[in-house]
Amino acid sequence: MIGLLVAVVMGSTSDWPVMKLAANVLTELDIPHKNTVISAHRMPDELAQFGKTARSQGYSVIIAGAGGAAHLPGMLAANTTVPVIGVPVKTRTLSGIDSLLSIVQMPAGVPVGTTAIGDAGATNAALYAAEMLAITDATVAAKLDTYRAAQTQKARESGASLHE
Ligand SMILES: Nc1c(C(=O)O)ncn1[C@@H]1O[C@H](COP(=O)(O)O)[C@@H](O)[C@H]1O
Repeated sequence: MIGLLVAVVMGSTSDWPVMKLAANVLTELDIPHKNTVISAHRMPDELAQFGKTARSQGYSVIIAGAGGAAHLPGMLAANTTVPVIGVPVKTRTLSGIDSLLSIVQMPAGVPVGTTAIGDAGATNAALYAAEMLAITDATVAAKLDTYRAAQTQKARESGASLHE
């Protein structure tokens, strides 16, 4: 699986409780990934450098999570054509609506695929990244099938427990 690397980027370590859910799914699927803090606002030079070198560093997909004025995913996308999946992190003040609106409404020409707010978004970002990789990697496709089957089994069992 050489060359299939996912970047999990976040604006702050305070996003880690959410973004680690993405990292955990990637680990479960055996997908190599690297977790990094880069802030468009606080580290603009590093952000541009990361974006511009993302493809040559071997990244196939970037998952970028941020909260509030969440410009990180969009600014990464501005600096690379590696696909960027944006995760709106939930905020205390505006419940993540601020993050969502900051990420979702990109101008035509610079795409960011935006997930739901928070935990489900981070989980789905990793699964969506895996689905992209699975287009050309049968091993990842098989792992996704196993993941889905386990999820279905768990849902069936939880439903059955109501009848006990
Ligand atoms: N939205 C951004 C960006 C950015 O978009 O560049 N950099 C940090 N942040 C966000 O600020 C929030 C508070 O960060 P701190 O907890 O470090 O103060 C985090 O959710 C982070 O993603």
